[in-house]
Amino acid sequence: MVIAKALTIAGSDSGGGAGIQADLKTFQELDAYGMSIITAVTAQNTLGVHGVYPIPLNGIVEQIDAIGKDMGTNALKTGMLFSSEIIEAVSERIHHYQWDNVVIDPVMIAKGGAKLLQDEAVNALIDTLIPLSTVVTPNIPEAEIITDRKIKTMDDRKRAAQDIVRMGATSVVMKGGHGSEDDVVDLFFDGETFVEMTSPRIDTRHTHGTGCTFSAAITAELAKGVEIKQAVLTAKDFTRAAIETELGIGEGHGPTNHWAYKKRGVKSF
Ligand SMILES: Nc1ncnc2c1ncn2[C@@H]1O[C@H](COP(=O)(O)OP(=O)(O)O)[C@@H](O)[C@H]1O
Ligand SMILES: Cc1ncc(COP(=O)(O)OP(=O)(O)O)c(N)n1
Repeated sequence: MVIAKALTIAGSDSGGGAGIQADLKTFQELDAYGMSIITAVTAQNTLGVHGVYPIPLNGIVEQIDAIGKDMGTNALKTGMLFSSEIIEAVSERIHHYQWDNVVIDPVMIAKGGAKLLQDEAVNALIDTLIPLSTVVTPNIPEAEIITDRKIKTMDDRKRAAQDIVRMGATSVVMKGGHGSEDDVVDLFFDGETFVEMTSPRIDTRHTHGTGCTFSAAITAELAKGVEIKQAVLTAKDFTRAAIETELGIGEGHGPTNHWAYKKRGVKSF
């Protein structure tokens, strides 16, 4: 049996809806072998982020080397990286091990408003990590910060996606969850062609961790050898299934249902 190995380099969410926990659940459901490098621990639940505790840099590098020197990976994603020091060390190690299939989820602010990336770290993200990426998966507010553009229209989204490819990304998916239109449009751009991936907006407050789940699903598919556009379509389908089915956990923005995609049977998007 060929094992598809998938690695997440991200923060821990004690509530299990986002971060490392969402990533590993997604890898498992999509039949990839999950491995994790923890960059920070958050005290978090459905009501918000109550504390952020970055892991010392040498502890992060040791975790990466533990994987790099022995197990390797077929694909990886980054999530919460918190500081420019962490971004620079992670970028250097990805380069050192010549890992490809690199999914960069430029996590900046949790839905409740807590900062998961320091302001001064955006330049390090642009200079060191984006050039290593197979795909970058910003939501609209993150794309605005990365490109220093206001994004209102679909044309604005397209211009911002082009900017991110010019920064060195191979491709971009700009997620459309942050909006109020009847449909959610995730815009994929591979440097040549734009694809608008459209689905009905689900009316729910339980969308905690959707971005992490989406980027983890892309990573699992890339690890299995699926090409990038199909990996993104499957990730959208996986995330939509997870949002559609209420788990009813917690008093605030609850986690999505990572079991849903397999339970309902795989349906092509
Ligand atoms: N209410 C919703 N209905 C349907 N799909 C959604 C909804 N909210 C988010 N999504 C999907 O979840 C994925 C993650 O998007 P988004 O929530 O924008 O990311 P983030 O969590 O990084 O802000 C995308 O595929 C997006 O289309
Ligand atoms: C530890 C950790 N990492 C990332 C996030 C952000 O996750 P995201 O998928 O963008 O979902 P929301 O938090 O915005 O609902 C997080 N919260 N915690």
